[in-house]
Amino acid sequence: MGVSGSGKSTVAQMLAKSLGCMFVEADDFHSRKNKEKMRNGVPLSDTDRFPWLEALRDAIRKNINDCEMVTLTCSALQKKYRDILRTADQDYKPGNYTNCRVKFVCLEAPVEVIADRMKRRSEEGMHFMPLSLLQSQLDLLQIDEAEGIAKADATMSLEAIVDRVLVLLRTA
Ligand SMILES: Nc1ncnc2c1ncn2[C@@H]1O[C@H](COP(=O)(O)OP(=O)(O)O)[C@@H](O)[C@H]1O
Ligand SMILES: O=C(O)[C@H](O)[C@@H](O)[C@H](O)[C@H](O)COP(=O)(O)O
Repeated sequence: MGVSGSGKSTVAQMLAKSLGCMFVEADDFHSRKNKEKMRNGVPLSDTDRFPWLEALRDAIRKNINDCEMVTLTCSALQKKYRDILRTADQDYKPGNYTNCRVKFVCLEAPVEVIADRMKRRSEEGMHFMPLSLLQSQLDLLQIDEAEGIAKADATMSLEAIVDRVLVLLRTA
């Protein structure tokens, strides 16, 4: 999890390779309408987000039910969004974060680093998310202490981040 440009897709793909598991890219689950909205610089509303998050939850659940690991990218900026993803684990009891099989790692970097990455990515025509939406992402990002979400320094090399996430997941 983390704001756009923090490195979720790149890290989660490498992590999946390292764990030998499937990788699910949340951007692939957006409707055309959602992507068009973001491309036009309009942040999604919760009405836009909920069906997307439910589809992601179902994708995670399918893997959990098959006893498979999966890495998934999702900004998951607010607790209410993460709570939807947590229910992929059908044994999850609300608030019992420690036992939930859905684990989050938040990628964190200074705003200038993220802005630079987003700018480069959209200039290369690689992504629908414009730099103008970064502030709305930062405004939404909120983590409750009680969730115990692990955080990783996203300014490190990609290899160092993946190693760090593997350690964090072992103790999560
Ligand atoms: N640790 C890193 N060091 C250098 N560049 C990175 C790092 N993480 C991501 N990037 C680059 O930043 C851009 C955004 O990364 P991406 O994985 O698409 O982020 P997100 O999925 O969070 O939006 C990409 O061009 C990616 O190559
Ligand atoms: O990787 C990214 O750049 C972001 O994750 C982005 O693609 C994501 O789909 C949006 O952030 C929409 O979701 P929110 O508005 O809920 O962050």
